[in-house]
Amino acid sequence: MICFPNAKINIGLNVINKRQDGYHELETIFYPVKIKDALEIIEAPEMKFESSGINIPGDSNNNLCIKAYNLLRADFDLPNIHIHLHKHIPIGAGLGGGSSDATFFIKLVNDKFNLGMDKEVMKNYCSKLGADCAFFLENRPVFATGIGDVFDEVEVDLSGYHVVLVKPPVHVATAEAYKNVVPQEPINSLKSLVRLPVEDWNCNIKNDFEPHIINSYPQIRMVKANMLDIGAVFALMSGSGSSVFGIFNEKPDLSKFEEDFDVFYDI
Ligand SMILES: C[C@](O)(CO)[C@H](O)COP(=O)(O)OP(=O)(O)OC[C@H]1O[C@@H](n2ccc(N)nc2=O)[C@H](O)[C@@H]1O
Ligand SMILES: Nc1ncnc2c1ncn2[C@@H]1O[C@H](COP(=O)(O)OP(=O)(O)OP(=O)(O)O)[C@@H](O)[C@H]1O
Repeated sequence: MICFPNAKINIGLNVINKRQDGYHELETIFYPVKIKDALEIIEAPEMKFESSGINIPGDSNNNLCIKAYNLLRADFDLPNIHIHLHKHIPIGAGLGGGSSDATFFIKLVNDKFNLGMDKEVMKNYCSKLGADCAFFLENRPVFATGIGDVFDEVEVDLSGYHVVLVKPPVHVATAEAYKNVVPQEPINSLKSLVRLPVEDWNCNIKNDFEPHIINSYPQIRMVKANMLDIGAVFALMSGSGSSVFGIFNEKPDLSKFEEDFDVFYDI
């Protein structure tokens, strides 16, 4: 059985405060995009995990798919499986790729082995794997609060625009991004700001990680400046970086971006 975990972008991100357990409360709009991995599981005599596509740094035993499998196996009678992950979503990019793989893995195992888990039960497993994971259960635009795991309906539709994403060859670790942010209560909630016309977002919608991350990584600053130069009505770093998305009225000329930058049209 196969599935195609997709990425997300964050349309704005306010880091509000730091909890006692070290996690941060935030508000953000999660918006699903079409950049996808491929994830397949097959029943097999022995456990095996393999990946292709983009190299995933670190020990494969720490892959979120394996972690999800181990969590489920503690509670359900699961057979051995072969897991194949074809990685296409850039890593260390603020696109939630690993979180999406984990959540899609849980949904896939639930379907393949008829585990009968409902969304609430799956959400409980998601919360053990990463703050971003629960979003991918419903996978539709939401206003998120808490640590990124409490959701409210929001009306955002970018289907009439060209949305472009560029990732410079820079890997930003999420924990590092949180360590250097100064939490603050926003003057206006993103939930109301996102109702403004997209043309007004540049002056109003921000990402609290962006100032310190673009100071540390000039290539990210350059990507954002180039997006605005070539006509983006709005451009912002996604999540903890390093990718930047731009929203355009017309299909832009992206030849400005260097060859070793990942460029995705109409995400
Ligand atoms: C930056 C975002 O992508 C925005 O959507 C997310 O908040 C990150 O979510 P994630 O990658 O699922 O994060 P996790 O894997 O749970 O946590 C990685 C590390 O980020 C920090 N972290 C994460 C989420 C959060 N709300 N507060 C935090 O402080 C913690 O130091 C944690 O050890
Ligand atoms: N299935 C997976 N896909 C990608 N990375 C994974 C996966 N499983 C575990 N990882 C580990 O997670 C790290 C990347 O996570 P990190 O949080 O830095 O960035 P991200 O995936 O771009 O997401 P985000 O910043 O939006 O949470 C990788 O370096 C890798 O070691």
